[in-house]
Formats: sequence, structure tokens, C-alpha cells
Amino acid sequence: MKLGRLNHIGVATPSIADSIVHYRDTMGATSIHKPFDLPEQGVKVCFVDTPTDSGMNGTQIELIEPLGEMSAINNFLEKNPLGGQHHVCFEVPDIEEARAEFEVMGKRILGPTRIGAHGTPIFFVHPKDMQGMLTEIMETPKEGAHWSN
Ligand SMILES: CC[C@H](C(=O)O)C(=O)SCCNC(=O)CCNC(=O)[C@H](O)C(C)(C)COP(=O)(O)OP(=O)(O)OC[C@H]1O[C@@H](n2cnc3c(N)ncnc32)[C@H](O)[C@@H]1OP(=O)(O)O
Ligand SMILES: [Co+2]
Repeated sequence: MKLGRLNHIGVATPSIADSIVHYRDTMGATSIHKPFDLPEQGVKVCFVDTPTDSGMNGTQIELIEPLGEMSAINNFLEKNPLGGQHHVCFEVPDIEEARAEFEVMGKRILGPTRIGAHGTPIFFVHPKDMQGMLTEIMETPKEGAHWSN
């Protein structure tokens, strides 16, 4: 495994609207994307860009709010009513190669590889096998494939 770019920090919130006010007014965020629903994942999503001095795309905050009763983050918010850091996401060049490496290492991969919020293949690795951090692995978007919502 070779550590890849930290693509985003997933932050669960009971209210994306309130979190936008926080990142805009308390943190001075100047680039907040339009929220959008991912019903198949049971979340509403909003990306907050963090600045970078290299002109490259900076790491993002991925705000996630439950969408419906079956949302995979309802349990998390029951235990953490204010929300908080939910997962980290690192990029890899090849998602299938990465999946095979985690399997060889005996890490529990949660569900099938699927398309995530950036429109590229992802999978999650169980927090209990990752030092307590729910870890999303995401294939780096192909050159020029600019994703924005
Ligand atoms: C933006 C869309 C994005 C995408 O598709 O790109 C997403 O969908 S992200 C949001 C939702 N999707 C996921 O989180 C998928 C992966 N998550 C899971 O499969 C579950 O949430 C899982 C297995 C991590 C936890 O399942 P569940 O919440 O049903 O179980 P428990 O509450 O009993 O938790 C078991 C155990 O794990 C600890 N835990 C749970 N969540 C986290 C977390 N986010 N970070 C660290 N640890 C976590 C929990 O405390 C329990 O530990 P224990 O010591 O037994 O109390
Ligand atoms: Co994510």
C-alpha cells in the first residue's frame, strides 16, 4: 500500500444548513458547493473546499446529513448528536488493486466497491481494523474528469 492524497474528511451533521453557516461564518469558508441528495446511500451531501497554496484541489470537508430512517449515519448521530468526524478518505490509483491489498491484510471491507459522492469507485474499511477510523478508499478521478455539483 502507498499512502495516497487525503481527498476528504467525512463529517456527519444533523443539519447541513447549520453546518454551512458554521463553515462560512465561523471558519470563513469561501467555496461551499450546493448540497445534493444521495438517496441510495441515505445521505444529503455538501462539499466545503479548503484552500490550498499550490493551486491544486485542496482537501474537502464532506458534510453528510441523514436522509430517511435507514440512513447509515443515523446510529452515528444517535451516539454523537452534534455530529463530528465520521470518516477519512484517501485516494488510490487503482481501486481493485487497493481492495485486494486490504483483503490480503485481513481488513474488513464494508460492502461492494461502488460509486461514491465524487462519482468515482470507492469502498469503506471497518473502523475496528483501521485504528478506530472509518476509512473510505477512493479511486483518483481520471485526469481532467473534473467533478463538481
Ligand atoms: C457521501 C456519501 C458517501 C459515499 O458513498 O461516498 C457515504 O455514503 S458516507 C456515509 C454512510 N456510509 C457509510 O458510512 C458506509 C460505511 N459504514 C458502515 O458500514 C457502518 O456505519 C459501520 C459498519 C462503520 C458501523 O455500523 P453501525 O453504525 O450499524 O454499527 P455500530 O453503531 O454498532 O458501530 C459498530 C462499532 O463501530 C464503531 N463505529 C461506528 N461508526 C464509526 C465511525 N464512523 N468511526 C469510528 N467508529 C465507528 C461504533 O462505535 C461501534 O464500536 P463499539 O466499540 O462496538 O461501540
Ligand atoms: Co466520504
